[in-house]
Order: sequence, then C-alpha cells, then structure tokens
Amino acid sequence: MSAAPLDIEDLSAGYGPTRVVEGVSFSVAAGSRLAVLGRNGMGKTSLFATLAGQTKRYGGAIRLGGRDIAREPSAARARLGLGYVPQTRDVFPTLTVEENLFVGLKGRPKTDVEEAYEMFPRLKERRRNLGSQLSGGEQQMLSTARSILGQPSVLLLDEPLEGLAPVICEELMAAFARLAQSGNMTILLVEQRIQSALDFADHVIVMERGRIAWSGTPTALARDHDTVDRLLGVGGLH
Ligand SMILES: Nc1ncnc2c1ncn2[C@@H]1O[C@H](COP(=O)(O)OP(=O)(O)OP(=O)(O)O)[C@@H](O)[C@H]1O
Repeated sequence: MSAAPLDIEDLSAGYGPTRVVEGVSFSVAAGSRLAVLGRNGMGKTSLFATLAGQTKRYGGAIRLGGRDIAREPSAARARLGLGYVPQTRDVFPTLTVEENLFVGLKGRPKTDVEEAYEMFPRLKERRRNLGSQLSGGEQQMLSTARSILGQPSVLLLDEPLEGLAPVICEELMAAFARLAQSGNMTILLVEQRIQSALDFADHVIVMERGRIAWSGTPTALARDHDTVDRLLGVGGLH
C-alpha cells in the first residue's frame, strides 16, 4: 500500500460519558510525519485510540485517503490501511516472536518476516522465544514490526521509544523516517522524548485537555519557549 493522507475534522470522543478528545481537526499529507505532543493525560493516547476506533466517538470525521472511516469498526479501519501500535504493546504472550510476526503478515508470504528482522535484528535472535519472555523494549519492537508488516498506509505509533536504549531509539527513528520517505507510509507519532519527536516530524500538534493547543513546525516549536514551558514543561529543550 502507498501512503495515504489523513484528515481529521471536529473529532470529539471519550470513554462513556467522559469526553477526552474535543473538537480536534488536523490534516496530514500522504507520506508526511506528524508528532503529537503534550503533557501526561492531555488526550494523546485517546486521540490515537479514537482514530483506531477504540473509544466512543461523539462526532466528527476521520478521512483516510479521502474516505470517512469514522463509523467503521476497528478491524475494518485496519483493513483499509490504518496501522496502530498502542502504548500497551499488544504482543501475544503465548506465541513466539515469529508467530507474532506471522499474524502481522495478513496473507503475505511467511518469508516476508525477513523485512521485520532486517529492521530489528534482535527479533531474529529471539524468534523462537515466547512473547511473554521478551523485555519491554523487545516487546515494543515486536509490536511495531508486526504492524509495519501489514503495510499500513497510515501508521499510528504511541510512544514507540518507551523503554528502549538510546542507541535503539536512534535506529528506530531512522527506520521510521525511511518508511515515510519511501512514500509508503504516513506516520503519526506520540512521544514523550520531545527532541526525538521534533527531529523526526515535519509538523507538530500539541494537545491540552483534549484539544489542539498549538500547531506548527518543529523549528517553530523549538523556538517558542513560552509554549514549550506552558504546554510541555520541558526545560531541557532550551
Ligand atoms: N479507558 C479510560 N476510561 C476513562 N478515562 C480514561 C481512559 N483512558 C484514559 N482516560 C482519561 O482520558 C484522559 C486522557 O488520557 P490519555 O491517556 O489519552 O492522555 P495522554 O496524553 O496519552 O497521557 P500520557 O502521556 O500519560 O500517556 C485522562 O484524563 C485519562 O485519565
């Protein structure tokens, strides 16, 4: 599949009666890279879960390649090209690494798991280990690799660097950048490692209490010390 644009319009959602995503609108061009930033509890994960169809949507459109998928169930959204790697790392604990990867192939030949091993050689070393026997970082790699094997046109990555050693973070971000540059994937990234996110993205939105409080380029955000302090609270950026 090749990269698709994603257009979100006036999206509101939550859990039961509690709204945690409020009137969110943004567009991501095909093949580009959006970072979604914000302090803890501001709705970043809920936004991605809403895009993937895992919260209660109150209103708004989610257009994937021009088609509104907002009423489609999660599985249909995945079939239509929306890949989602949740923060919770949805590894199957009783399957081996390789069996977990086979699930991601969605009918492609089994030999294509080699693509995942090229991206994460560590997974090849561990291919006969059970999902439950992996470290947190290895589970993160497996969850990410499984989603990429499905060749989504839009990929949502919720804190993919959590628990990974710095050198692996760099490799992973470089791999994501290559995926986006290949024209095969549009990538949306939630990340607490602000600098990594700014290095990766071509556009940034910052969320505050379920709404978009700031939107612009990584360069503009890095220069906007007031916004960084107020919305991100990370003195380390400047
Ligand atoms: N399953 C749920 N049921 C009810 N409320 C929830 C649920 N998940 C999250 N929330 C609430 O929704 C709000 C947004 O949470 P969310 O996890 O989306 O924020 P976040 O910006 O991703 O935070 P973090 O950076 O800590 O992961 C919070 O107030 C949170 O308590």
